Amino acid sequence: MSTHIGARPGEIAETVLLPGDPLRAEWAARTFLRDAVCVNRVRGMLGFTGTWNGHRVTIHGTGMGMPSLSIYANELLRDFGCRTLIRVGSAGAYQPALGLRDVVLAQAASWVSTPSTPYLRDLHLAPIADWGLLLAAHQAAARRGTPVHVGNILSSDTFYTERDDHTALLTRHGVLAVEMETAELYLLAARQGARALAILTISDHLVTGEDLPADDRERSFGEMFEIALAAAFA
Ligand SMILES: O=P(O)(O)O[C@H]1O[C@H](CO)[C@@H](O)[C@H]1O
Ligand SMILES: O=c1cc[nH]c(=O)[nH]1
Repeated sequence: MSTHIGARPGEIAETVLLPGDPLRAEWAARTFLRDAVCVNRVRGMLGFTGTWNGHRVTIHGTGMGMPSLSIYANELLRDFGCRTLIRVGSAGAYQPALGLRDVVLAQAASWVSTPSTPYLRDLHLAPIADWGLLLAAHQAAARRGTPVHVGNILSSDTFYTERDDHTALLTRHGVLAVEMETAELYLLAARQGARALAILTISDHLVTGEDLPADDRERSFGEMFEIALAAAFA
């Protein structure tokens, strides 16, 4: 057990898929894993361990935002020895070429601040995906015939921004989408010598204003889980 994860030693797999939403973790575990067992309920942050094609895998919620993700990723890396962390999340699109339900592989994650900022002081490290996972995810998507967008995203501390000028700036710099966890996940994985990748599904569009209802955000994102599982065990 760790401070925020009630699993016993050995109950968490080395490979963990990390949706922000704990109910998405439950849905994905029931949909994609065999013999899934709930291994964490502390604070309602559900985690499940089962197998996929014979491989042990855990699907665990992170909550919303980098401080929450940081708690779970730190404990998974330090206390449970996890080596591969793949975020499976929703994101808002900045580019006209992206549509609702499109899949994004986050090659890098820009940030204004992260929980690592105080440690890094004046260093602006580029949080990047593990190359092997990124390549494997791209290949898995190609095999499935799922088109993916690969590139830079923004990990924001805010869902509701007062900086309306940011959207135009980010669109102009080719940033694909915004979400709230990946930059810190990539920095923590780099610090601990682990592999990380974020696979995102577009739930709303910052330029056109389109969006998906909450129920869809919880349940209709199966493709990114299938790509994540295939990439993790490639
Ligand atoms: O769908 P999840 O994985 O929670 O990700 C996105 O959705 C939440 C905001 O609605 C933030 O956590 C953001 O990163
Ligand atoms: O953080 C997020 C996630 C989805 N959509 C957004 O606009 N922001």
